Amino acid sequence: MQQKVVVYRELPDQVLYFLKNKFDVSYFPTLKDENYRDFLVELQTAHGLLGASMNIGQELLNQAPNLKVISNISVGYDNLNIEELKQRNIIATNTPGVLDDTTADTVFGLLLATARRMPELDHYVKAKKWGGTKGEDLFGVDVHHKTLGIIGMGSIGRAVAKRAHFGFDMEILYHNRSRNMEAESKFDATYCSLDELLKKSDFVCLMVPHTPQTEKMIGEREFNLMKDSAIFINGSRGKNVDEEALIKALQKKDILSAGLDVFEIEPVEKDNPLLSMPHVVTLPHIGSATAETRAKMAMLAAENMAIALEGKTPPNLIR
Ligand SMILES: NC(=O)C1=CN([C@@H]2O[C@H](COP(=O)(O)OP(=O)(O)OC[C@H]3O[C@@H](n4cnc5c(N)ncnc54)[C@H](OP(=O)(O)O)[C@@H]3O)[C@@H](O)[C@H]2O)C=CC1
Ligand SMILES: O=CC(=O)O
Repeated sequence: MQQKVVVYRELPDQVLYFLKNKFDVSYFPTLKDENYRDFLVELQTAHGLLGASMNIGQELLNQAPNLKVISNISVGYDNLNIEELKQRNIIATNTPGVLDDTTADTVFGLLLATARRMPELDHYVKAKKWGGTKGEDLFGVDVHHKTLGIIGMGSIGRAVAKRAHFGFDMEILYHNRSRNMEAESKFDATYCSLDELLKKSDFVCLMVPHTPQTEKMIGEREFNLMKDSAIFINGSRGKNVDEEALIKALQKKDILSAGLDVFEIEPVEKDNPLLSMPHVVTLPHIGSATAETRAKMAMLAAENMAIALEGKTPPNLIR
């Protein structure tokens, strides 16, 4: 009997074709209130579940008694309750590596856009306010030759460091739990404590996974340690930051501004004060979202699923 895979994300045609060649596929390109019951019915007989960012814990797993593999189309896997999966002998996979450059492009773009106030200035021009001389009120701050502090010098952190070092002559500081020799030798990055990084950096870029240890790791104390002129960039997860403390730090001008791809609650709530701060640049958690990279991620997720359901160890097993 063919094994069954439930897909809850829109997939490129070739990826769907690949899966349909091997499995009985139940396809939910979007999940809404109207089709959620159908999804749960399909889950009852599913061996594999493939998609991105759905919170998967006890409640959902109780609806999936035959499930053997969960394949995430993302590198982050904070949507999965790994302990619960282990207890049920369900394995999980993610899609590291293929999105590093694309996500780093987004993060660096966010950094540039925030420093040079691009969205604000775009609105200024389109609102037909561009008259005579451009005064200091429109000036941004330089990125080149400044100090960039990267918290989380992993695959994406290093891709950000590469851009900063080779493209912008930036000095790079970083903080991890352990040293990263590749970043030190290739990008001249200097390892330092979190506090030292926060005190010395002109730009602070957060690129750690969301774990119990990183939850709200940047809060009031950390914003107070940053320079008043610092720009904070979060390309990781919103929950790694105490968002209330970020809002206060911006309001009190403890830091200059922020560029955010991620928020504590997503989609971001409509009354979030960050949305009414013109100097804060916001994106809708879109770091890896180019057509090319999303296709690569989806194919990698499908391959992980296929290998795992064959009973072999998939390349991107989450341990
Ligand atoms: N905005 C977006 O669209 C995207 C966001 N992401 C997010 O980015 C995260 C990072 O991805 P990626 O670079 O591939 O992951 P990696 O695992 O390659 O890198 C994570 C880095 O974080 C460090 N780290 C982990 N825990 C801590 C800690 N407690 N304190 C300090 N440093 C820590 C690790 O070093 P060490 O182990 O030595 O501490 C490592 O260098 C993902 O988990 C995801 O949440 C990813 C893709 C797209
Ligand atoms: O947020 C995206 C991811 O891949 O993780």
